[in-house]
Amino acid sequence: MTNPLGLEGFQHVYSGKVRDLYAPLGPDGAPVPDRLMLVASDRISAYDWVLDTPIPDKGAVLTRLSLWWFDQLADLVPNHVVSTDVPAAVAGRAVIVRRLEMLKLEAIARAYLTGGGLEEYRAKGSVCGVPLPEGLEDGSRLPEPVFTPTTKAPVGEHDLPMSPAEVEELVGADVAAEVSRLTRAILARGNEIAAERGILIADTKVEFGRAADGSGGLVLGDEVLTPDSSRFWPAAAWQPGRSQPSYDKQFVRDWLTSPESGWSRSSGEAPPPLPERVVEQTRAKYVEAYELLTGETF
Ligand SMILES: Nc1ncnc(-c2cnn(Cc3cccc(F)c3)c2)c1Cl
Repeated sequence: MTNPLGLEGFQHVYSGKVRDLYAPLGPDGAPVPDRLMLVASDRISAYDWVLDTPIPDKGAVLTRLSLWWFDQLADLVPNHVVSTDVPAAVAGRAVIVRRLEMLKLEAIARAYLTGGGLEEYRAKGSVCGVPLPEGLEDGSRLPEPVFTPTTKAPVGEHDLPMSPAEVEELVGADVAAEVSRLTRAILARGNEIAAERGILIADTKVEFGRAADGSGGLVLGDEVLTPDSSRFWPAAAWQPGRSQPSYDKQFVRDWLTSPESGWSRSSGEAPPPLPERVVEQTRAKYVEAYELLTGETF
């Protein structure tokens, strides 16, 4: 794939649904060994589709939010952030990071039960081998965050739940315990801060790596506590026993499932472009979440 953004001095490494990864090139034209650039696009995904219509400033808002969280969490865990000195084409929505050897697992913690975790609970009364109290419903708050890791499935396949034993087999008992402790602590800290500001973070996915030279401990990579890596719910609308509205994606979901869109999920067809008002409403929710959480003006 050629360099989609035409970023001089960077080699395109990988494109996710809504983010892209680049390797900075050194003066000799070879990739700088221990650096990467993470670029957040304005793309939005819904119902497992990447929509045609971008949400202006989404990439910039989520990048600034993630950087703010890394700072809030710096006493808990070191992170991979190096600088925001990036090319003009991606200014404000890209970060230069230390290249890590990423653990091959999605470190997920849940403070509220929903989605895949709820399905597993309904089937087994537990999630990822952790027994939970009886009588929990969709959206129930858990007594404390639960670590529910999954595999990092290849593109197009589904991530699979991992038992504690499988995590230990993959990374060893000590690292497994540390990943669990840190992931739960990150979500707990996130909810301490967010709940005061009207946002519930139901669950979150973080990624850890180790420095390439093997020195030091775990480093928090990727993005942290954004509405793309986590479920954000408006606290005022929280009502266990039903599906909770999404803080940021509800306008998109409601329009796509309304008769006005002319689309149906079961059709297997790509969703139609979003109307301007839905784009604007969604942009406003990202800006609102950022400003509520950080106290800063976007
Ligand atoms: N510091 C790091 N060192 C090595 N690898 C990574 C890494 C690889 N993949 N991802 C997920 C991802 C982040 C952004 C854009 C994408 F397309 C994919 C993160 C990181 Cl963050």
